[in-house]
Amino acid sequence: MEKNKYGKELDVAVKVVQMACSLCKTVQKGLISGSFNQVKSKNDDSPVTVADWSVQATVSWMLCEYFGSESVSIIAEEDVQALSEPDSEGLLGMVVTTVNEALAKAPIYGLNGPGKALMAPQVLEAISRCNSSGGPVGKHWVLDPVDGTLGFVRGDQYAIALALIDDGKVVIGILGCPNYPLEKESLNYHDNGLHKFSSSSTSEVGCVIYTSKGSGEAWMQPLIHGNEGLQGPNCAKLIKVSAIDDPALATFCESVEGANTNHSFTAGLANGVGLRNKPLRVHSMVKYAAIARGDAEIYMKFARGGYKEKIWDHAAGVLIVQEAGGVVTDAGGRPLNFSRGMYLEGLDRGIVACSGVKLHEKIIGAVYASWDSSNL
Ligand SMILES: Nc1ncnc2c1ncn2[C@@H]1O[C@H](COP(=O)(O)OS(=O)(=O)O)[C@@H](OP(=O)(O)O)[C@H]1O
Ligand SMILES: [Mg+2]
Repeated sequence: MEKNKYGKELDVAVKVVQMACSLCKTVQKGLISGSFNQVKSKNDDSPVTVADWSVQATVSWMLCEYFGSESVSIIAEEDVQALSEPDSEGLLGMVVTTVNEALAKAPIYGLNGPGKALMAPQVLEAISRCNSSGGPVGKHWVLDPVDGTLGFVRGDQYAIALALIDDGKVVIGILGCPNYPLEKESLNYHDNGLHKFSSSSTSEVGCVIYTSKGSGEAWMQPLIHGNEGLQGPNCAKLIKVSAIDDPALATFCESVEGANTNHSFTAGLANGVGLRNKPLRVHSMVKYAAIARGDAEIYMKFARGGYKEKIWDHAAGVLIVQEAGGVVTDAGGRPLNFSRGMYLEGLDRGIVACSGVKLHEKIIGAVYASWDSSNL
């Protein structure tokens, strides 16, 4: 693939995700201190916050600005339903303020913001235009404005995930991980016995990880603070998957919540292939980032009964792991299909991402050996 085919898209998208990370850090701080206390529940009872809508509006506005509102197609997680309810005026006001504060900082990131502040109808329009249904033809942006919202409201790990699909293939992937420590040493064991990222770490936190298809490279950029731009310590570093291929030395990651993946099934698989380390339970697509960066070797997700995985929960992370040298398939060993709309249609049982072929083959083999007795 031509190396710079998506160069402009990648350049703009990385900067937009940097902006979104800064926005989320501000909102998360406010949530924890109590000044941003509005968390809503969606129909499926999952939480949604000022940050989810604000990131979606900001990214949507920027992509339209740079790639033309007529032609940009965006598939994203949030809609404006809860935000448009009669008792949501205060919430909408917070979203409008948050979006305008973020857009006003665009020049820090080398981007052009709007000439004047957006009004509520423009913000609602920016959010609701992300309702593309995607598909096998043309370019579609895929956005999860705050992936791992539960982690976000807990002051823990979350991610901003943006990908570009072109004719059904993911061609660029960006993961903003505002709370992910830059140094691996910041991984440690918490009191509950699970292998988890330390939130009390003194190491610098926050990065944006990105790649483009066929480059064979994935990059990690620290978050941009203030006016320092991307000079000096903010230069991006190449990242690579772990070289460990011995299951006895490998670590696997999975969802924190047992409602999102079957912990007892993955524990059985882990035992079956000879994994000895405790699982690294982390909210959000930071799990893909952990594999791409070599902090863990295996990520497994086996959703319960009939749940259909959404493309925005995987697109960016899958490409980043692949370009960093890893392997990602469904549990039948087949590639994930991002060309069939908002769902990963045809997904066989679950998702398995590994740092290398050897571990991947072992996990897929273990799935075949134990599936029939799993009740999944
Ligand atoms: N029932 C069910 N089964 C499987 N997956 C589900 C389910 N419900 C939700 N989701 C999706 O899972 C996303 C969160 O996954 P995580 O791995 O981050 O979960 S966890 O917070 O660590 O438990 C989460 O993403 P966000 O909504 O962006 O947080 C959902 O898209
Ligand atoms: Mg998500």
